[in-house]
Amino acid sequence: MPEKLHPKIDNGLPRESASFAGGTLVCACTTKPVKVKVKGQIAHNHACGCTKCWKPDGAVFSVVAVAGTGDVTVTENGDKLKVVDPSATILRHACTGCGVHMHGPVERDHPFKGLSFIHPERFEEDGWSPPGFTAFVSSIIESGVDPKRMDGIRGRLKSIGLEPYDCLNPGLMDYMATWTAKKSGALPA
Ligand SMILES: N[C@@H](CCC(=O)N[C@@H](CS)C(=O)NCC(=O)O)C(=O)O
Ligand SMILES: [Zn+2]
Ligand SMILES: [Zn+2]
Repeated sequence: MPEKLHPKIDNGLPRESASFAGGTLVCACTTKPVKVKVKGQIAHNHACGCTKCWKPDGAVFSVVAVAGTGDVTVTENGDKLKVVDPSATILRHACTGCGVHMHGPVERDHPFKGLSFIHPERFEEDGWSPPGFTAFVSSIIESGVDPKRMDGIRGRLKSIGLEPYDCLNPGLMDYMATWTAKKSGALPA
């Protein structure tokens, strides 16, 4: 039995549709669900093993992507949302009814400022860009995963095509370092 990691990656990755132009994220409440509209295709979709990102019941990883904060609008029952940790970089807005994180803008001076983190599995629509790598893999141990399972889990992620990294993937690490170098003056702005 391969390791079960997340319902959207265990049985093959979801398919991207060229016609996907955004959609509506819905929380798990059966009454008065929170709805969030996202305009356009999502970017940098990935699996994340950190303890802070929302995961569905039983999942080892979250699936999380970004959209421009300006393209993310709470349209229904936004009064149910509460920021999980106001001191975090990602201001994760969780539904107080069901716990699902509905959007997470970055507002402070940071390479990801202006982006909002969302969980595409909550889209009512199919066609969003599938996850392309796995971030913060070692962090799953912090949630109680037995370290002895790590070789199996990394192997399974590779076989699915979601290369495992213990921080972010090289593209995003370089992007953040470039931002920092331009800010310090080490590189021309
Ligand atoms: N080992 C830590 C890593 C947490 C972490 O750094 N998460 C990343 C990936 S989502 C991050 O960018 N966090 C920013 C934040 O939580 O605001 C944990 O699992 O809690
Ligand atoms: Zn809810
Ligand atoms: Zn995370």
